[in-house]
Amino acid sequence: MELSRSPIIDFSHLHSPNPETRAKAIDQIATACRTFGFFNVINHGISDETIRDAVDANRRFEEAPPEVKEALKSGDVYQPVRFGTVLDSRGGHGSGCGTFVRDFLKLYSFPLEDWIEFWPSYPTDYRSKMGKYSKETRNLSISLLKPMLESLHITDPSPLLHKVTSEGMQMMAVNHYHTGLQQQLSNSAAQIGIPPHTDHTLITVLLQTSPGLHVLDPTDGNWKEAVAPSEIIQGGAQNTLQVLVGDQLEVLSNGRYRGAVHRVSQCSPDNCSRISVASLLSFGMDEVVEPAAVMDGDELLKPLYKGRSLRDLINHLASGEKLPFIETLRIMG
Ligand SMILES: O=C(O)CCC(=O)C(=O)O
Ligand SMILES: [Fe+2]
Repeated sequence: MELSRSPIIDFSHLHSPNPETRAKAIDQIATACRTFGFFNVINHGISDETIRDAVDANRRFEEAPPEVKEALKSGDVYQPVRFGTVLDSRGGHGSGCGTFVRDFLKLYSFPLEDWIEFWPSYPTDYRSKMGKYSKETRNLSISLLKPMLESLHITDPSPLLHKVTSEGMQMMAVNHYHTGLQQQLSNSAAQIGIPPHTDHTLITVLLQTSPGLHVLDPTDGNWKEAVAPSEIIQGGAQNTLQVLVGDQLEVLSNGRYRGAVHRVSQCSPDNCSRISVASLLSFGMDEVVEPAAVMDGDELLKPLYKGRSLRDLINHLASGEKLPFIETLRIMG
């Protein structure tokens, strides 16, 4: 089943000289973020070639000699660059939980020059191809964040944006779902995929080599295919990217935008092997993220979330705690 009214945002409208076109695009973004925490983006300015190169670099990395992958292997969540086959059983987001397996490559990517030397050196053009994609998706994320903050009527968004652009974290997370994983599994109950979760980001820009991303539709509580192929063809897009609201934006918006609960639970013969590249934009590691000041008439809206940093989240994950991090932040009543 496809997401009802799967939202498609034409990024070029945000730069339209016509203020009405721009205002309408911002309104569409705000509606999508409030309703699903998710939208597709077309005409985003990232060329087909850059996208093809990013996919190609990761496809070839899959075929890297075992020692290349071995050198990057780590189960330590604090490592800035690591590769591994992950058994993931995060729970707490309603139906569809269980144990899921995937190959995973995490790359810290901002400032790029600080991290790129730790990235895979196989294939030889991995760093240049993924470096380009990483920079362009970071710019896209920031360009999307601006109208998002604008539509939230945050009292003073400039310092927030400055913090993100100067000190914000960016990570690339490459996921590879393939049938080879099934053979490695001693846990036969595990499925290929990623369990229901929200991202811990401000926003995530996602590239998929084939459909597979499911989003929980809050309007009826059912899982839906995030990308409605029929609508994307109508949009005339070549390389549609997906944008997900993460926990930090949910907190910053005091719950007016919702973090998208999403999963990948299929690896059918025709979509295996599937690769996704998530470009994850967050505040800096030690920045305490809390609801931004918003006036309701003369009064400040009451904060509904506790302030926490990305480091707090990583400590939460490392502790083995199964409760989703966002649920530890919500202030009840
Ligand atoms: O593979 C996908 O489409 C989703 C990946 C994802 O949710 C993530 O990396 O956080
Ligand atoms: Fe995700």
